[in-house]
Amino acid sequence: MALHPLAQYLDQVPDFPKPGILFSDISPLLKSHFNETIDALSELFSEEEWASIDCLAGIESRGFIFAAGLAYKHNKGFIKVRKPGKLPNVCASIAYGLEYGSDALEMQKGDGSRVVLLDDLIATGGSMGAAAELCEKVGYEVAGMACVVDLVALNQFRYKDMPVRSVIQLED
Ligand SMILES: O=P(O)(O)OC[C@H]1O[C@H](OP(=O)(O)OP(=O)(O)O)[C@H](O)[C@@H]1O
Ligand SMILES: Nc1ncnc2[nH]cnc12
Repeated sequence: MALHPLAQYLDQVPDFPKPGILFSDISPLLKSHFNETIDALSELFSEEEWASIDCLAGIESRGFIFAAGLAYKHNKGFIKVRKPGKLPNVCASIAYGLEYGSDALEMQKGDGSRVVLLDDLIATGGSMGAAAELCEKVGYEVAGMACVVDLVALNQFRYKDMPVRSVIQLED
Protein backbone atom coordinates (compact mmCIF):
# COMPACT_ATOMS: atom_id res chain seq x y z
CA MET A 1 0.00 0.00 0.00
CA ALA A 2 1.31 3.49 -0.86
CA LEU A 3 2.53 5.53 2.08
CA HIS A 4 0.02 8.22 3.05
CA PRO A 5 1.27 11.73 2.06
CA LEU A 6 1.06 12.88 5.70
CA ALA A 7 3.86 10.41 6.56
CA GLN A 8 6.42 12.90 5.23
CA TYR A 9 5.67 15.18 8.21
CA LEU A 10 6.75 12.60 10.79
CA ASP A 11 10.24 12.93 12.21
CA GLN A 12 11.99 9.59 12.83
CA VAL A 13 14.31 9.94 15.84
CA PRO A 14 16.71 7.05 16.61
CA ASP A 15 17.38 5.99 20.20
CA PHE A 16 14.60 8.04 21.82
CA PRO A 17 13.53 7.79 24.61
CA LYS A 18 15.77 4.74 25.01
CA PRO A 19 18.55 3.11 22.97
CA GLY A 20 17.12 0.92 20.21
CA ILE A 21 13.77 2.75 19.91
CA LEU A 22 13.03 4.56 16.63
CA PHE A 23 10.67 7.29 17.80
CA SER A 24 8.05 8.63 15.36
CA ASP A 25 7.70 12.26 16.37
CA ILE A 26 4.37 13.81 15.35
CA SER A 27 5.49 17.38 16.21
CA PRO A 28 6.07 18.54 12.59
CA LEU A 29 2.76 16.97 11.53
CA LEU A 30 0.89 18.81 14.29
CA LYS A 31 2.55 22.10 13.42
CA SER A 32 1.92 22.10 9.67
CA HIS A 33 -0.93 19.64 8.95
CA PHE A 34 -3.19 19.40 11.97
CA ASN A 35 -6.47 20.02 10.09
CA GLU A 36 -5.54 17.51 7.38
CA THR A 37 -4.71 14.91 10.03
CA ILE A 38 -8.05 15.37 11.78
CA ASP A 39 -9.83 15.09 8.43
CA ALA A 40 -7.90 11.91 7.56
CA LEU A 41 -8.83 10.35 10.92
CA SER A 42 -12.44 11.37 10.38
CA GLU A 43 -12.51 9.56 7.03
CA LEU A 44 -11.57 6.27 8.70
CA PHE A 45 -15.24 6.02 9.79
CA SER A 46 -18.34 6.23 7.60
CA GLU A 47 -21.13 8.78 8.10
CA GLU A 48 -23.32 5.98 9.47
CA GLU A 49 -20.62 5.05 11.96
CA TRP A 50 -20.19 8.66 13.08
CA ALA A 51 -23.94 8.92 13.61
CA SER A 52 -23.80 5.95 16.00
CA ILE A 53 -20.84 7.25 18.04
CA ASP A 54 -21.43 9.27 21.21
CA CYS A 55 -17.94 10.24 22.37
CA LEU A 56 -14.24 10.27 21.53
CA ALA A 57 -11.94 8.91 24.23
CA GLY A 58 -8.35 10.18 24.13
CA ILE A 59 -5.40 8.32 25.68
CA GLU A 60 -3.13 10.71 27.62
CA SER A 61 -1.36 12.64 26.36
CA ARG A 62 -0.91 12.54 22.61
CA GLY A 63 -4.28 10.83 22.15
CA PHE A 64 -6.02 13.86 23.70
CA ILE A 65 -4.99 16.04 20.75
CA PHE A 66 -6.72 13.91 18.11
CA ALA A 67 -9.73 12.86 20.18
CA ALA A 68 -10.43 16.51 20.99
CA GLY A 69 -10.10 17.55 17.32
CA LEU A 70 -12.51 14.84 16.21
CA ALA A 71 -14.94 15.56 19.05
CA TYR A 72 -15.13 19.17 17.87
CA LYS A 73 -15.44 18.24 14.19
CA HIS A 74 -18.29 15.79 14.81
CA ASN A 75 -19.93 17.60 17.73
CA LYS A 76 -19.36 14.67 20.11
CA GLY A 77 -18.27 14.44 23.73
CA PHE A 78 -14.67 14.00 24.88
CA ILE A 79 -13.55 11.47 27.50
CA LYS A 80 -10.14 11.33 29.18
CA VAL A 81 -8.17 8.12 29.63
CA ARG A 82 -5.52 9.35 32.05
CA LYS A 83 -2.18 8.35 33.53
CA PRO A 84 -2.29 7.65 37.30
CA GLY A 85 -3.02 10.27 39.93
CA LYS A 86 -4.51 12.91 37.61
CA LEU A 87 -8.26 12.20 37.75
CA PRO A 88 -10.60 12.56 40.73
CA ASN A 89 -13.37 9.99 41.23
CA VAL A 90 -11.49 7.20 39.48
CA CYS A 91 -13.72 4.19 38.82
CA ALA A 92 -11.03 1.75 37.63
CA SER A 93 -7.39 1.57 36.62
CA ILE A 94 -5.31 -0.87 34.63
CA ALA A 95 -1.56 -1.47 34.38
CA TYR A 96 0.03 -2.20 30.99
CA GLY A 97 3.28 -2.43 29.07
CA LEU A 98 4.23 -0.31 26.06
CA GLU A 99 7.16 -0.31 23.60
CA TYR A 100 9.53 1.52 25.95
CA GLY A 101 8.19 0.90 29.47
CA SER A 102 5.13 0.31 31.57
CA ASP A 103 2.43 2.53 32.99
CA ALA A 104 -1.21 2.56 34.10
CA LEU A 105 -4.41 4.22 32.89
CA GLU A 106 -7.42 5.43 34.86
CA MET A 107 -10.99 6.44 33.99
CA GLN A 108 -14.09 7.78 35.66
CA LYS A 109 -17.37 5.84 35.61
CA GLY A 110 -19.04 5.40 32.21
CA ASP A 111 -22.70 5.64 31.23
CA GLY A 112 -23.02 3.11 28.41
CA SER A 113 -22.05 5.61 25.70
CA ARG A 114 -20.50 4.28 22.50
CA VAL A 115 -16.93 5.56 22.30
CA VAL A 116 -14.14 5.59 19.76
CA LEU A 117 -10.68 5.39 21.33
CA LEU A 118 -7.99 7.65 19.87
CA ASP A 119 -4.24 7.72 20.15
CA ASP A 120 -1.45 9.19 18.05
CA LEU A 121 0.35 5.90 17.46
CA ILE A 122 0.12 2.17 18.05
CA ALA A 123 3.37 0.26 18.61
CA THR A 124 2.90 -2.93 20.68
CA GLY A 125 -0.79 -2.21 21.23
CA GLY A 126 -0.30 -2.25 25.00
CA SER A 127 -1.76 1.23 25.54
CA MET A 128 -4.73 0.81 23.17
CA GLY A 129 -5.54 -2.65 24.53
CA ALA A 130 -5.46 -1.44 28.13
CA ALA A 131 -7.60 1.58 27.26
CA ALA A 132 -10.19 -0.58 25.46
CA GLU A 133 -10.39 -2.99 28.39
CA LEU A 134 -10.69 -0.08 30.81
CA CYS A 135 -13.47 1.59 28.80
CA GLU A 136 -15.58 -1.55 29.05
CA LYS A 137 -14.67 -2.05 32.71
CA VAL A 138 -15.97 1.42 33.69
CA GLY A 139 -19.11 1.14 31.57
CA TYR A 140 -18.52 2.37 28.02
CA GLU A 141 -19.02 0.44 24.78
CA VAL A 142 -15.96 0.46 22.50
CA ALA A 143 -17.36 1.27 19.04
CA GLY A 144 -13.97 1.69 17.38
CA MET A 145 -10.27 2.42 17.78
CA ALA A 146 -8.08 4.67 15.66
CA CYS A 147 -4.67 6.27 15.54
CA VAL A 148 -2.59 8.38 13.19
CA VAL A 149 0.43 6.05 12.94
CA ASP A 150 0.51 2.25 13.03
CA LEU A 151 3.97 0.72 13.47
CA VAL A 152 2.82 -2.45 11.77
CA ALA A 153 5.96 -4.48 12.48
CA LEU A 154 5.38 -4.17 16.22
CA ASN A 155 1.75 -5.27 16.48
CA GLN A 156 -1.04 -7.34 15.09
CA PHE A 157 -3.36 -5.80 17.58
CA ARG A 158 -7.05 -6.67 17.69
CA TYR A 159 -9.51 -6.06 20.48
CA LYS A 160 -12.40 -8.52 20.32
CA ASP A 161 -11.81 -8.89 16.55
CA MET A 162 -11.95 -5.11 16.12
CA PRO A 163 -8.98 -3.68 14.17
CA VAL A 164 -7.29 -0.39 15.00
CA ARG A 165 -7.85 1.92 12.03
CA SER A 166 -4.92 4.13 11.08
CA VAL A 167 -4.03 6.91 8.65
CA ILE A 168 -0.33 6.03 8.20
CA GLN A 169 1.03 2.50 8.23
CA LEU A 170 4.81 2.45 8.76
CA GLU A 171 6.27 -0.88 7.72
CA ASP A 172 9.65 -0.59 9.50
O1 LIG B 1 1.40 0.63 21.43
P1 LIG B 1 2.25 0.95 22.60
O2 LIG B 1 3.49 0.10 22.71
O3 LIG B 1 1.46 0.93 23.89
O4 LIG B 1 2.82 2.44 22.42
C1 LIG B 1 2.01 3.51 22.01
C2 LIG B 1 1.81 4.52 23.11
O5 LIG B 1 3.07 5.12 23.48
C3 LIG B 1 2.94 6.55 23.46
O6 LIG B 1 2.47 7.04 24.66
P2 LIG B 1 3.33 7.45 25.95
O7 LIG B 1 2.96 6.50 27.05
O8 LIG B 1 4.77 7.57 25.60
O9 LIG B 1 2.70 8.81 26.41
P3 LIG B 1 2.54 10.30 25.82
O10 LIG B 1 1.39 10.26 24.85
O11 LIG B 1 2.21 11.08 27.03
O12 LIG B 1 3.84 10.73 25.16
C4 LIG B 1 1.90 6.78 22.38
O13 LIG B 1 1.31 8.06 22.50
C5 LIG B 1 0.92 5.65 22.63
O14 LIG B 1 -0.01 5.96 23.65
N1 LIG C 1 8.31 4.20 18.30
C1 LIG C 1 7.47 5.07 18.87
N2 LIG C 1 7.39 6.35 18.42
C2 LIG C 1 6.54 7.24 19.01
N3 LIG C 1 5.76 6.94 20.04
C3 LIG C 1 5.80 5.67 20.51
N4 LIG C 1 5.12 5.08 21.51
C4 LIG C 1 5.54 3.80 21.57
N5 LIG C 1 6.47 3.54 20.65
C5 LIG C 1 6.66 4.71 19.97
